[in-house]
Amino acid sequence: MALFERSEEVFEEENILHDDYQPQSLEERDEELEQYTGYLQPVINGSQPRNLFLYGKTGVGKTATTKYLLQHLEEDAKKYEDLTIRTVYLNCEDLTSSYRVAVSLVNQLRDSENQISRTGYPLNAVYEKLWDRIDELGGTILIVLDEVDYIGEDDSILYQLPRARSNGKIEQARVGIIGISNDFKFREKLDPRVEDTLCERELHFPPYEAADLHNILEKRATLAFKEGVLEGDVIPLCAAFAAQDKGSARQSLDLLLEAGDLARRQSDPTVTEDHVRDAKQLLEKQRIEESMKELTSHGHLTLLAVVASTVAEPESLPLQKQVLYDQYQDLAQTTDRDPLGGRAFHNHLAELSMLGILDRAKQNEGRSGGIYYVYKLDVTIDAALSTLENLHMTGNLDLDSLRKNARERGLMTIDSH
Ligand SMILES: Nc1ncnc2c1ncn2[C@@H]1O[C@H](COP(=O)(O)OP(=O)(O)OP(=O)(O)O)[C@@H](O)[C@H]1O
Repeated sequence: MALFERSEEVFEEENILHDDYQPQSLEERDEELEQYTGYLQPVINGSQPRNLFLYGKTGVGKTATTKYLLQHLEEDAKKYEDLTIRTVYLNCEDLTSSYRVAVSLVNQLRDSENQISRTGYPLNAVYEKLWDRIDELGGTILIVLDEVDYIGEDDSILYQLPRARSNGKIEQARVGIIGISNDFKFREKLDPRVEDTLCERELHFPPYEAADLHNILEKRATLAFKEGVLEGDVIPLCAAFAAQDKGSARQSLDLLLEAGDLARRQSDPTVTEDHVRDAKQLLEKQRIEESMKELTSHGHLTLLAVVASTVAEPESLPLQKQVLYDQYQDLAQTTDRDPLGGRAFHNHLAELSMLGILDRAKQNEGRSGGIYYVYKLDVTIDAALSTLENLHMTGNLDLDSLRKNARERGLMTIDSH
């Protein structure tokens, strides 16, 4: 018997839902497109490009909009004989120093048979090669530095590049930088001189609302799925879930893809609301598993303390630190571990909140004016428990009875908020 057989296909072209697919049109970004186009106008006029800085949370279309506009810019520039425009796109996620960015730029701008090695040169020598190549090419060169915050503190390239022409390093070419980041604090960390030049113009991309995501999904789904396989509530549900969370188009597309994939794996002829709900749980579980791998055993116990307290006292949500700490100390005892002190426990709560596993809110102490934090799960109890089980961190704890209690109280599949 064959190990692989062609499955019942709900997809027409699955790749269209993948993150690297570049859409032909951008929905719900008219204002940003108009402003962005205005900022790029000097390029078509043959003037010095402006340096731009784009910021906004993850999945809100910063990269897609940039690639879309630059493609059009290059295409439209062909009409003008006196213009040569080159665009270079670099994702800095793996380029955590100015040196690495500079080497990558040199190599992207050079022919494939003329590449330089990634190590072995002094930084200034790499900069010299970069200026030489930029001048050799001439014209206008737009350099996109996506996830620019990854460059870190060694960021001399962010100073050197935008000023290369005014500092006399290049004469024949005009260079414009487009920096993209979802780290809101990035700007504050920049040297004021770098901030001045790099962020000459800035553009904020806000999160999408459910109606925006609905449109984005509908356009993609028409191309990605066979006709009539999506039941009516699938797209609204994917849009609503993603809008409630972070307003990310990526998240909504991932959900739709996973729901389609579940339908395919189960050989179902249509994608239903249940597939979306299952897909949401599955993705959530994957996300927690990924972030949980980094935690220590006390981090896992801290999460378990939140789950156990939620099941024990669902009516007192959100929970105060002391309630959670008492629960944590009991759990530490059951698993033969020395409990951490209150301060260290607090740090674990803060870490889980940062990872998006807990939701932390500030509360005022009343007249005394003090501020304290309260916590609740930001993932389903089911997903948290399955993850803890899979990590084999729970030893002799009785997760089954915890699960049973949660189920009896109807808490299993709902977020506790
Ligand atoms: N307005 C839109 N219309 C159509 N598709 C969109 C739109 N906005 C985002 N997308 C799609 O959503 C996904 C994520 O978008 P994109 O990569 O541009 O986000 P981003 O803001 O750059 O996120 P990150 O900061 O994580 O890189 C991509 O598949 C993209 O094609």
